[in-house]
Amino acid sequence: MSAALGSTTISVGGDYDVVIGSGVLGRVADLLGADVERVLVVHPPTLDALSGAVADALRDRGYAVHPAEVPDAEAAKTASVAAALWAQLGQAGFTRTDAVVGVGGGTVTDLAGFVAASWLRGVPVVQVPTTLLGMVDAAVGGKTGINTAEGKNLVGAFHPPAGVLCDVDVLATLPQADLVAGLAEVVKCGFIADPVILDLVESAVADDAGRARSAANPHLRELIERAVRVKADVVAADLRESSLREILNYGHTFGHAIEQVEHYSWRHGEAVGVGMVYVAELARLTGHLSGPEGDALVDRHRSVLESLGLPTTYAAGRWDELLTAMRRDKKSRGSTLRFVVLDGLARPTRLAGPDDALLQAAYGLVSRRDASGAH
Ligand SMILES: NC(=O)c1ccc[n+]([C@@H]2O[C@H](COP(=O)([O-])OP(=O)(O)OC[C@H]3O[C@@H](n4cnc5c(N)ncnc54)[C@H](O)[C@@H]3O)[C@@H](O)[C@H]2O)c1
Ligand SMILES: O=C(O)C(=O)C[C@@H](O)[C@H](O)[C@H](O)COP(=O)(O)O
Ligand SMILES: [Zn+2]
Repeated sequence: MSAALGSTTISVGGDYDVVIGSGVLGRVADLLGADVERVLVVHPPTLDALSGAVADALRDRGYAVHPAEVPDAEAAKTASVAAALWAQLGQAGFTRTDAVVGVGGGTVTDLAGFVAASWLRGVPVVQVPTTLLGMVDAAVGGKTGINTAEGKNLVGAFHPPAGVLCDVDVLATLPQADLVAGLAEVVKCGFIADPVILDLVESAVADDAGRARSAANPHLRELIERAVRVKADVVAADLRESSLREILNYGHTFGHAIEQVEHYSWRHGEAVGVGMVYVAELARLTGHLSGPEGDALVDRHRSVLESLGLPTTYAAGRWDELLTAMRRDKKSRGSTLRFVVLDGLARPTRLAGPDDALLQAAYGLVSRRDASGAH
């Protein structure tokens, strides 16, 4: 790791850098290779000004910029949107020495990364995440993808970016609910690997809960850097998720199922928050967490997430749909469901093939009786 001029650079296994700083947006061209001529700048309609600034910085350095507006949020992650971008790349004559830049939240960086992974079987992508979730998670690590009618992220590729540029100033305009959803993935890193993250979140909440849930959180920069370090260390060791990388999926088996059942009306981070409480309860039911310490750790899941305003319950009466969605989780092996659970704080392990009765009992412990999916 290195720090210069107010920015921090975290190397991902020596392969590429994640630059985190204030006022760094103009440095985007530094992350592109010298051979690049054309750049596709993928962005949602909500970020015209921001992506325009990125495009200007690229034009100033002599690149031919091709702006590509895509639908907002999860609607961007579809085969038809990817196909429209492939058409644009083909018509503009993009070669293997040209590049894609994703400017937006995790939905945009997942899409842009996937289009870069698949165009000519792989061209460089530079990610410019503009949400907290994008900075700490989606833009880092090379998991790219789109959804299909059958589920979340079912089509994709591992395609590490050439670089990631996180300008924390852009978080000032992010709606609070999206900032808080990003904090769910930060908290995830706290439970699986770096408990100092949990201490920092809890101390920010104790000082001023409203501020803790905003871009003015006094620990935000440190939280971003710590979460990026957790992710960078894991993906540097296991890019293709043969084993260790699965820990980054903590809370996602149940979380992705909620997203799908709710037709993506829930934010990803919100669903993952409930998913983490679900696996914490499942860990207790299966004896991975036990005794007063285990109880305290399960309680800490609820308390830290609720203190940020994140949901920790989900509607009752949806078990069959949730189970069908969970079976499509990428950690499944044949008909065996697999979960990341904790043996203790920052001690992740795997739980394979728990009894259906226990899976359903854990659902009972996170379900709300009013049966509405609203949160
Ligand atoms: N590839 C990975 O490793 C990985 C990791 C985590 C999540 N994800 C994926 O990321 C997606 C969620 O990402 P997200 O939470 O960033 O959601 P998102 O991309 O939908 O962005 C959330 C909202 O914020 C708006 N927005 C973005 N930046 C803004 C800014 N600076 N100011 C104002 N508004 C802004 C967007 O227009 C959007 O409406 C999910 O699809 C999830 O599956 C991928
Ligand atoms: O980087 C990873 O690996 C993760 O699992 C990070 C998750 O936060 C992220 O939501 C990821 O997109 C989930 O991947 P999937 O393989 O379950 O689709
Ligand atoms: Zn996630």
